[in-house]
Amino acid sequence: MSETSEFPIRVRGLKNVFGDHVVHEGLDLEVRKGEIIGVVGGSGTGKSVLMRSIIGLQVPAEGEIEVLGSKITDARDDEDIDIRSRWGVLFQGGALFSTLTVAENVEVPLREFYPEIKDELRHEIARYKVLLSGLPANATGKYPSELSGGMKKRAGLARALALDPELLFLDEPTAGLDPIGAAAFDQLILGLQQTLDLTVFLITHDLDTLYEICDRVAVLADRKVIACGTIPELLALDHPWIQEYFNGPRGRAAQSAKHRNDTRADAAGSSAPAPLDETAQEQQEG
Ligand SMILES: Nc1ncnc2c1ncn2[C@@H]1O[C@H](COP(=O)(O)OP(=O)(O)OP(=O)(O)O)[C@@H](O)[C@H]1O
Repeated sequence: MSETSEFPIRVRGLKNVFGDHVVHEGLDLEVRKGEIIGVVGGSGTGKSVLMRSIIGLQVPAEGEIEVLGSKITDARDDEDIDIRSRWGVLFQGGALFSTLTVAENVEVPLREFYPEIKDELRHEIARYKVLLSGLPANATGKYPSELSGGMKKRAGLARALALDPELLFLDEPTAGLDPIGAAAFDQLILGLQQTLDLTVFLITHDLDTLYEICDRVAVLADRKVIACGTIPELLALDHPWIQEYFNGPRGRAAQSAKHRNDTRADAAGSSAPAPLDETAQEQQEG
């Protein structure tokens, strides 16, 4: 199998079926190295099923999926394990283990993939990932029930980053966050993507996220990716769903907000938001 440096994710001719419900048919997608690709589409168009197929949790009826040069669709067990350690996933809602602290949650993949790591080092790595995700140090010992929604997302992100992944999969990361918390989370993802040189596959309904941090957007409709490009490229297309999505009232508001932010950032000489202290973070991410 070829090591695909330019396209770490390649999907060709994907078909997914549940009973007589065909979710995907003839779906193709190529994700470029180092990009943040937003994946959008109406509810039930199969965004999560696509993500699950790419990470090997959903066996497709037809098609070929290549991730980091390995065919997920026929990976051997040993190869599968190697590949799984090269990506991190933030599922909808964070999917944290409720009986484990934040640090223990982050340690789960470390224990699974690197059982030989000594306890002290594992604790240190977990602590570093928690801080990297913008949580205060004292969050390490907290249980998920003690965290706000935004903090849970950050804890889930810390776990997704535990193994220093090359690919990061995010399923609706800003869903349920207030606009300020969502904007802070967008900037966190953008900062991490740039610092850690990540390729990010990001499912979202959040138009602000698309405008603020996505390099390209893939649109799912009619069981496949009907278009993939920058937002200006998509806006030039005549498809009714794309036009309504990006040119509807919410799409126009997000476009104006992006324009305002860019203008402000130009004036201030930087687009980086000020770091939040813990109290502000809890208040903002409620
Ligand atoms: N395990 C499953 N068994 C049966 N049907 C499923 C299963 N998983 C997903 N589906 C169906 O596949 C379709 C696509 O689901 P998916 O969750 O990928 O949609 P989505 O685009 O992510 O939606 P949303 O934006 O609402 O999260 C839906 O009709 C869903 O009911």
